[in-house]
Amino acid sequence: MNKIKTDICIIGAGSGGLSVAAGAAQMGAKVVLLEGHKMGGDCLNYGCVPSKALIAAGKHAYAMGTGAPFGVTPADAQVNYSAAKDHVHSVIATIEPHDSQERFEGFGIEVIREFGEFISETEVQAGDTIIEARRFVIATGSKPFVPPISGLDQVPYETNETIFDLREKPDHLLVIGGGPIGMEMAQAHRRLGCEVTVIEGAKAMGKDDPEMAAVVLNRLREEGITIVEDASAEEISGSAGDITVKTSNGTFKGSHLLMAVGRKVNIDKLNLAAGGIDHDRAVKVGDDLKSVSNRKVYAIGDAAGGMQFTHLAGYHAGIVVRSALFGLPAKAKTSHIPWATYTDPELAHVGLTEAEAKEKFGDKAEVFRFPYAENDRAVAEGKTTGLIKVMVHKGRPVGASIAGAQAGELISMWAMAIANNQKMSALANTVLPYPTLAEINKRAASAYFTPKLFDSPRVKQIVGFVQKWIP
Ligand SMILES: Cc1cc2nc3c(=O)[nH]c(=O)nc-3n(C[C@H](O)[C@H](O)[C@H](O)COP(=O)(O)OP(=O)(O)OC[C@H]3O[C@@H](n4cnc5c(N)ncnc54)[C@H](O)[C@@H]3O)c2cc1C
Ligand SMILES: NC(=O)c1ccc[n+]([C@@H]2O[C@H](COP(=O)([O-])OP(=O)(O)OC[C@H]3O[C@@H](n4cnc5c(N)ncnc54)[C@H](O)[C@@H]3O)[C@@H](O)[C@H]2O)c1
Repeated sequence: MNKIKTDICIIGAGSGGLSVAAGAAQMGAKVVLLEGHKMGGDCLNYGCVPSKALIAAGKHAYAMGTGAPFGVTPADAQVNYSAAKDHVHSVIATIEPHDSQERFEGFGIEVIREFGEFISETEVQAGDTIIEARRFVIATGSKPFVPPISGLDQVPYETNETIFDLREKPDHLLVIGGGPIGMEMAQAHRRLGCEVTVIEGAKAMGKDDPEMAAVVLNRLREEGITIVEDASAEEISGSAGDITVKTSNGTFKGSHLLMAVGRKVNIDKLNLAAGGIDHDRAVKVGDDLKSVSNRKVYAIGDAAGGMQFTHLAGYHAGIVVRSALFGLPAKAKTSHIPWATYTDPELAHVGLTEAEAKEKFGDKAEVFRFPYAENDRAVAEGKTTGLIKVMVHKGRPVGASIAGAQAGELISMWAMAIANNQKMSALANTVLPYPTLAEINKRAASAYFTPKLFDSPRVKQIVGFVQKWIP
C-alpha cells in the first residue's frame, strides 16, 4: 500500500473537482485528485457538452425546413442520426484536452485514476494508495436516478449516460420526465426526425415560472412533440423497438425510451460513515460547504445536494479555494445563480421568480415585462416569440426570467446586476448597441422608470416650472 500526505485531496475530476484542483495547485497547495471514471465528469462526457452539441445538430435540421418567411425554399433535412452523434463525439474530443489527466499533472497535481473511499476521518483509499489530507473535497457529482417502476428492469432504456452513444435513430422516442434533460433531448430528437412523446408526472419544466415555461412548451408542441402532463409512469413493458408505458393519464407506445426523471448523488462508493460524514441524499453541508459533522471535508457541486449546474460547481470551487487555502470565511449563496434550459426558445432565470418575489415582498414587489415582439432585432430575425419579466424591490432587481431566443446569453446582465446588488438605474443607464436582442433587458429596465417619469404630476410640474425660466 502506498501512502501520500497532501494538503488537499479532491474526490472526483468533474466540473467542480477540476476547478478546485487547478486553482489550489496553481496557488501552491499540494493536491491529489482522484477520478474513478472519465476525466471531465458528467458535463463533458454525458451532460452539458454532448447535449448542446446534439441540440446544435437539431437546429441545423430545423433551419432547413423553416426558411419560407425569409424567401428561402424549405427543404426536408436528410438527417444521418449516426453522423449527428459523430458531431457530438467530435465536440467532446475537442474539449477533452482541457480536462485531461496530462493537463492537470502539468499543474503539479497527482492524479490517481481510482474511486476513492474514506477509511477514517483524515484518510481516503484509492486503489492501493492511502491519501492522508488536511482537507478533502467531495466532488463526486450525480448519476441518473432510475425509479423502481414496474417492468423497467425488463426493457431496454437509455439515460444521459447512454443516449449520446445510441447510433440507430429512434422512430419514436418516449421520454419519461419533463425537466431540462427531458425537454432538451425531446426537441433535439424531434428536429432530427424522430416522433417524440414526453411523459411527465407533474408539470413539464415544473421548476420554472409557469408563464415562461408555457412559451417554450407551446413551441415544442407546435413542432410536433406530444407532451403529456400529470402522467406518472407506472408500468413499462415491451422489448427493443416496441415499448409501452402505462401512466396515470393514458398509455403510450414508442420504439425507444429515455429515462430523465432526476438525479442520484454519487455517495454510495465513498463510505461516508468511515469519514464521520453525515448525509441524506447528498452530503450534509453548511453555507460554508463544509460537512456538518467533519469540518475537514467539503462537498461541492451536485454532491452538495442543491442546484445542479456546472457553473454552480465552479462557483463552489472558488469558495473552497478561498476557505481551504487562505482560511477566509466564505459562504455559498444561491440568490444570484442563474440557469438556462437550451430548448428553442431558451428559458433562463436568475433570482426570485414572480411568485417568490410576491411571497417575500408582498405589494412592494414590482414586476415589469417586455415582449420580444417589440424588439427590432427579434422582428428582423423572425424570433418574436417570448418575453422578459423582471422582479424589482426598492429600485433593485431581485429576479429576472427570460423565455425567448438567446435567453441564456441575455440573462447575464441580470445575473451581474443581482450578484452586485445594482440598482435598476445601472441597467437603464447602460447604452447597448442597436439592434440587439439585449435591448430587451434595457427596455425592461426602462419600463420600471417610465411611469415614474412620464406619469408623474410632480415631474410635469418641475418641467413646466423650468421651461418658464430658462431662456
Ligand atoms: C444531460 C445533462 C445536461 C446538462 N446540461 C447542463 C447545462 O447545459 N448547463 C449546466 O450548467 N449544467 C448542466 N448539467 C448539469 C451538470 O452536468 C452538473 O451539474 C455538473 O457536471 C456537476 O459537476 P460536479 O463536479 O458536481 O460533478 P461531475 O462533473 O459529474 O463530476 C463528478 C466526477 O466524480 C467522479 N466520481 C464519482 N465518485 C467518485 C469516487 N468515489 N472517487 C473518485 N471519483 C468519483 C465521477 O466519475 C465524475 O467524473 C447537465 C447534466 C446532464 C445530465
Ligand atoms: N440546461 C441545463 O442547465 C441543464 C440541462 C439538463 C440537466 N440539467 C441539470 O440536471 C438536473 C436533472 O435534470 P432532469 O431533467 O433529469 O431532472 P428534473 O428533476 O429537473 O426533472 C425530472 C422530471 O421527471 C418527472 N418525473 C419523476 N418521476 C416520474 C415518473 N415516474 N413519471 C413521469 N415523470 C416523472 C418529475 O416530475 C420532473 O419534472 C436538473 O435539475 C439540472 O440541474 C441542467
